[in-house]
Amino acid sequence: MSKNPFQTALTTLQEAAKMADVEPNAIKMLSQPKRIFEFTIPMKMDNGELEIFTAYRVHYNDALGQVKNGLRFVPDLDLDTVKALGFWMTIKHAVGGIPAGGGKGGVRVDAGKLSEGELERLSRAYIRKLPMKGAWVDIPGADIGTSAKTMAWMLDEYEEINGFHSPAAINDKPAETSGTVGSMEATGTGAFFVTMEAVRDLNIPKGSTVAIQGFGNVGRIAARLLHKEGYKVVGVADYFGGVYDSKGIDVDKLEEHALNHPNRSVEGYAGEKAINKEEVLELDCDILIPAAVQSVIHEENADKIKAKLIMEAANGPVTPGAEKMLQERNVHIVPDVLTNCGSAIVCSFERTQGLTDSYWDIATINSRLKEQITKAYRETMDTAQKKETSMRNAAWINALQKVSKSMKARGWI
Ligand SMILES: NC(=O)c1ccc[n+]([C@@H]2O[C@H](COP(=O)([O-])OP(=O)(O)OC[C@H]3O[C@@H](n4cnc5c(N)ncnc54)[C@H](O)[C@@H]3O)[C@@H](O)[C@H]2O)c1
Repeated sequence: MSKNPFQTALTTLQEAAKMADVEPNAIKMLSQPKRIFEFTIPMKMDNGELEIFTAYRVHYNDALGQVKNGLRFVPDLDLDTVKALGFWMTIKHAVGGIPAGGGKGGVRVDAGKLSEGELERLSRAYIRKLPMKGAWVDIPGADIGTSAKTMAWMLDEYEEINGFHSPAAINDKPAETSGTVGSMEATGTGAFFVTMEAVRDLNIPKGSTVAIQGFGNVGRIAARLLHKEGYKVVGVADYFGGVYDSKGIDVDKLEEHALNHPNRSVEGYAGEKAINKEEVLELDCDILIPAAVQSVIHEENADKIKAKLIMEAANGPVTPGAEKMLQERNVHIVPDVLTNCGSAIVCSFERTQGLTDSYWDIATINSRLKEQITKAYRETMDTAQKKETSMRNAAWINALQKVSKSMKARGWI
């Protein structure tokens, strides 16, 4: 398979199109982005030298609503990556029942090497130079290399340009600057709600065992909620190391340990035995949650996976070859576009709060997140059962049908 991320996305689209029964023109439209912006940002650095940065924004498809999603400030950003990510967001929004299209963008820059002042000037310049933006067109949010801080600068710049407040124009702002509470926890919380649905369908009772790879924003929150719900977290590992305990790990204590570790790692936590990031995947457990990086479950380790249920909290943790092997053993996989769409859902709540100037408490955020992500799970499961196919295929079928119906109604196809 091509290493070009956009070619990979198109291959996936062609495969999904075969099952989804949507008309060829829908696939033709979805094979190209609606708009691409590529521009340069010349900027005087602190040392007086002029640097010229390349910036992108892709509005991949906006049939379901204004585009939204992240900006990456990373040194290896290229247009094909941005196009591919915009495409994935189009699908994820459709799966999550989010009234938004898919967008992505960023700047080719090593954000870690910028001074605070340079980062602020670059963030503000990006928004100044972006041709189309705003709550009803395109809402940029944070991604790798950007954060709540950069998004607050962008919001401020946008409001200065326009001369009025517009809190719904930028996502992932700090809660105190008309952002939303719960955005940092949204993906882990959403993954927990989806897991609760899956365990009910598969009759995996409380007290069953869980292994988690990755203990960052997503894995840590999922571990905390599953532990609180009465599931036994027996193994956790991250990049630096991990721990196994057949009696169950006290996740509160593990969080405290990680907080005090120089790399925020679970490495060195006292349990039955130390394990590494590969061993955690092969533990004897009922539920496995890969919540770190892509392609960790592949053809070389798929036959060693013992879990009955894999919740894809990370993006693309199971390779297609491994998925085939796991399906033959009836291992149930809940795909990434569904399991980790919680942050996309809460981002859309952030926009709604900004548009209505009414800000919700965490209980409201979580109850609406639960309602929406559970509905997305049920829709996916219904399609999987009706079409006798996997949850991944079902999620794609539903997404392609939603987007193509809207394109049809709009007269695009
Ligand atoms: N944060 C979100 O809202 C969000 C939304 C959708 C998808 N995701 C995906 O979820 C995954 C985790 O995101 P996060 O926000 O928790 O990231 P994070 O940076 O907060 O944490 C990543 C964790 O994974 C571990 N890790 C890194 N490389 C590893 C490796 N090779 N093997 C094992 N462990 C490794 C790190 O040590 C850390 O514990 C990523 O794939 C991300 O793309 C995150």
